Amino acid sequence: MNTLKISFTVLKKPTTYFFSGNSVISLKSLTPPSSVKPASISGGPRVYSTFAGAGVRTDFKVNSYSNMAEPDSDHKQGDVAVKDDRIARISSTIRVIPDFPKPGIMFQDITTMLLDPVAFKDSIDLFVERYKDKDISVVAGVEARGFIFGPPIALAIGAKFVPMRKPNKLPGISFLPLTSVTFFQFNNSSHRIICYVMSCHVISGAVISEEYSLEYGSDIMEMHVGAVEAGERTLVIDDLIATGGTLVAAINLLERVGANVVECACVIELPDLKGRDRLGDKPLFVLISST
Ligand SMILES: O=P(O)(O)OC[C@H]1O[C@H](OP(=O)(O)OP(=O)(O)O)[C@H](O)[C@@H]1O
Ligand SMILES: Nc1ncnc2[nH]cnc12
Repeated sequence: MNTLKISFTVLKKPTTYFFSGNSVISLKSLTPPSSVKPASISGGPRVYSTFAGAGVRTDFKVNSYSNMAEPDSDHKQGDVAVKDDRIARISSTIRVIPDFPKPGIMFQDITTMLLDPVAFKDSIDLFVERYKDKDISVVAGVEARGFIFGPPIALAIGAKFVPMRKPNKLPGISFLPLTSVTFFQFNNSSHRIICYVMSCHVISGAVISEEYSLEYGSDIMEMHVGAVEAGERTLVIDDLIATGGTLVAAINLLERVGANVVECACVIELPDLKGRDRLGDKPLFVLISST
């Protein structure tokens, strides 16, 4: 039996919340099922956890899903994977933490899904099944949780993985003086600037940036120039779409270097925040829609 040690202190009373899948249920009205063991916190409250191999729970609300993604329907809007037994298990392993990281935010925590190898593998398989024959050469994953789902998908479909990172994380040592001298000596003035910029990108690992807003703040995303070539068919992957600001920033970065963003894919969509609308006509595929 797997249990969870909870290391945060938001639960002030031992009987406040029971976390399970996408539901938060008051323990006052709930008797823990026999498969659930209390996780003890020394000197603190006792809370109960399921998931991580405890099996698919049926005693809580499972998200509702809309139309099934057609296997051959490239670029179909509004796609949510349904009619698949794997979705229920994936959904049941996602934990919701109220008021994290700010009051009022219901944080969808996929780390509990990672504790269940079956659910984690199922989520990867669902994406791979959708993208394996789509001629995708780039999987771009958004830091941090897009780094969890992106690489196994990229490996399975034979694509390269490109990290879309938080600011000042991508190495980008500048060789500007060297390249400057080289091209000033060997190029006439009309070509000088173009060659100069191109050489800096390749040699120094130059990055381009986009600022964006989130459900709970703002951030900057960066990408290495040269990681993606113009025209490459690209999939953008992240764990979750809320307001859509993150995916829009990723799309903008990729399109600035000429990539063809074929689709965005997430495990979870929060449809109330209407992030899908901000993507315009860019297709979005999700496994779970959480209202
Ligand atoms: O649709 P949006 O409103 O843009 O929000 C979605 C983004 O928010 C979360 O990441 P977060 O920025 O919290 O970063 P983290 O993964 O590094 O914690 C999530 O993993 C998405 O990347
Ligand atoms: N409610 C939420 N849960 C997890 N990640 C998020 N990113 C933005 N909103 C989020």
